[in-house]
Amino acid sequence: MTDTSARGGPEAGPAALGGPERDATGPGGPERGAAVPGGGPEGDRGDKGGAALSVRGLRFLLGRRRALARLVFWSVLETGQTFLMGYGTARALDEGFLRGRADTGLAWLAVTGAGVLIGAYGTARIHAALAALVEPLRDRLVHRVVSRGVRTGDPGTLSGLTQQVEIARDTFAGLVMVSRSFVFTAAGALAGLFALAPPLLLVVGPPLAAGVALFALTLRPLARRQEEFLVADEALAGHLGTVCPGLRDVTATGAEAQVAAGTGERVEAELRAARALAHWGVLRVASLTVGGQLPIVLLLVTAPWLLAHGVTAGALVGALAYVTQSLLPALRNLVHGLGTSGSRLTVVLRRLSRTDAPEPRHAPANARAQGPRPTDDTPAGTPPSPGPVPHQVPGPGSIPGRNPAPEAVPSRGPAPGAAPHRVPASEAVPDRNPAPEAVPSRSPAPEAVPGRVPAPGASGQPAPRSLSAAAGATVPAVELAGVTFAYGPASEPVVRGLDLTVPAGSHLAVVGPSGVGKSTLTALVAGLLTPRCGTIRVGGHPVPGPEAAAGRVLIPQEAYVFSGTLAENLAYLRAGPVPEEELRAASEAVGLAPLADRLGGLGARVDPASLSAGERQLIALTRAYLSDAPLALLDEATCHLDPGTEERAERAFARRPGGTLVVVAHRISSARRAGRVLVMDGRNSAHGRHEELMRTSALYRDLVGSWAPGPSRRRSEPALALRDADRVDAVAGPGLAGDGRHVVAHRPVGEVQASGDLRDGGSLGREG
Ligand SMILES: Nc1ncnc2c1ncn2[C@@H]1O[C@H](COP(=O)(O)OP(=O)(O)OP(=O)(O)O)[C@@H](O)[C@H]1O
Repeated sequence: MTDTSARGGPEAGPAALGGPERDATGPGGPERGAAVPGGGPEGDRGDKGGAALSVRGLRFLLGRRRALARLVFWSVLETGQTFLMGYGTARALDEGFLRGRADTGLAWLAVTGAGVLIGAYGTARIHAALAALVEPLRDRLVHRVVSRGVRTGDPGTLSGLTQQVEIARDTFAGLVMVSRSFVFTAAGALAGLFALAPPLLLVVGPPLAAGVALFALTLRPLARRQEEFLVADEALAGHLGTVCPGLRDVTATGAEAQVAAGTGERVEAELRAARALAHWGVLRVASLTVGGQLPIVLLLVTAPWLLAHGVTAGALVGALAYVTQSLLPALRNLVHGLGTSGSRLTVVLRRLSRTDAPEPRHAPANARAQGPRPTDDTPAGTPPSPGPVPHQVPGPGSIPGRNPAPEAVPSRGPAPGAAPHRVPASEAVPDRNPAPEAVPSRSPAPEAVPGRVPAPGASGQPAPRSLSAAAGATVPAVELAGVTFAYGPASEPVVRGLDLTVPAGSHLAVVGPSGVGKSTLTALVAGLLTPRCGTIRVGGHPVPGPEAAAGRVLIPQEAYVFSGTLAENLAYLRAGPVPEEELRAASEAVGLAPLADRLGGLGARVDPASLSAGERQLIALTRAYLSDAPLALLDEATCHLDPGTEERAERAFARRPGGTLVVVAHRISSARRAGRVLVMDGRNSAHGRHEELMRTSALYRDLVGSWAPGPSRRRSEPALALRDADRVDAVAGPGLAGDGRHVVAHRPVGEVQASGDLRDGGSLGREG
């Protein structure tokens, strides 16, 4: 839970301090809305809340008079120690050492030392008395928090809140100690100054009073600034905790600019809060200077006048001892302790009070307009974190047993920090994604305005909206020139000197044996990895770079679905609101519609853990389909779909006007659908049409055969090979591949049935 604000009713804290719950102001009462940065009416309500907190705190203290009396009693011993510190020193000088009576001087020093010992005993007893005051507060808070935890049945929240109770107790104890110490130390020192020589009070008293008054004046604004800073700090920490685990996917989905903007806002907010705090902090330092250091200067400056008015040298030294050894440290502790711990206690108490009025557990359907969207690493059912996070991208691995963490998926893209050539998202994309309108559309269908759904086509199929190509029709969607990449400086390159051009609007299938580097290639094109040498361009823009990032969407094998509505999941990669008809049309096109109906429509909430891997892939595919990126990189993103659903999804991507599709294929049918196929084989990668490669690439023939189930065989040793046959219409069933003139079977076939009808990229034929 990202708990960053101090909103909500403060009743738990004050009520806990002030007595029974009936004292509490109900939710929505005037005390709600404390600590809202920027002040205003909310801030005023926060002030009222703070006042109520003080009143109830006072009531709490008055209800524990015996503990207070014990505290006062033992504190008086501390006062005595302070008194003796200056007074004993003065007497030791005036009556002892300055008169040549060392024994008298030593006796006074011994008295002073005894005072220290007695004071130390008093301090020890103070801690026991303090427990009697603080523990009831803790018990009361724990009782309230646990009662609510039991009612709401949320153990996670409960554990977080009990931790905050401990913070409240410690902070409260610290506050009591600091304030008490200042009051009794000041009393001892002032009494000592008066006893030594009343004129000393005239010199020390006024600046001390002025310093304390200045501090008192800064207390409330400073506490509010401190609170705002804490809130901003926690907001940033919470945001980074969400974003950092998903950096790979932030880059993969081209959301660097949005995430960077969201993070930047939080950094700026924290900077503003820190500046405001620093400005008020200057006044705090001033109060310390006036109250604690100015008296020292005044004592020195007025020394001749004081000595002329009957103040002895010993009294002067005693006064300096009071100021430097007692008043200044006590004031410093008060200023730092009360300022910091006081606001922390206020924040914690208000936060504890929020359990009475839990935030809605789910974001509304139009969560985009209302702020941040939940992310994949947000536990199911967790409300979105507060603050504007326009484009958070799902982080991996959040759904136990469903969405595996990246490091759990071998040979996908590298885990964050694992890849030596990884591009930090912040470096990769400094700017926001360019607006789609800013670049010329490759398929300027008049009705196909980016972000709007055109009328369904005549075929009855929903016509996809037109995507903007990055730099016009003549610019290839992807260009690789001499690209070499290795995962480590001493490692063998996975990709060697690869040249590849993927024309805009085309469909490329990437195939190759396991571990040959297919995912690595998609990661390179997506800008997740940086080549050792060579250049990569997407839509004419260099990779990595903001324009290139905006121009592609990478859908990995692990599909990320977050707990939110289906509509929120689908519209996630779009910069603005997506009309419902467009969501429906995309669902229909990709093949999600039946699942959407089963789930209860676009507004239905999605529970990622209850979806199958294939269902999650369908959602992720539709989300990518709806994105503005012209280039879709599908890295085995359909591996959990049945062949029919896979075909429908791939064809939908291939039909996106202006869209280019690169698919890491895991089925022959997928490769057959593509206009071009890249066969990766280390140095000897081949690129061409399916039929061409069937003739020229033994590896491709082998792969095509191995995609079919059957008994093991030696590589490149087909069970049946008809080459340049006069007429072979039937191309392939499982275990068969070929075209009109070439058929290769990789397992024994009984009979090849001739037919001219090719379905599903060559699925016709007799299964042997
Ligand atoms: N983060 C990494 N660090 C080091 N080596 C890696 C990393 N990711 C992948 N590799 C290695 O790079 C090679 C290519 O991996 P890649 O995942 O690109 O292959 P692939 O062709 O996609 O495999 P598959 O078809 O099994 O998914 C493999 O040898 C793999 O072990």
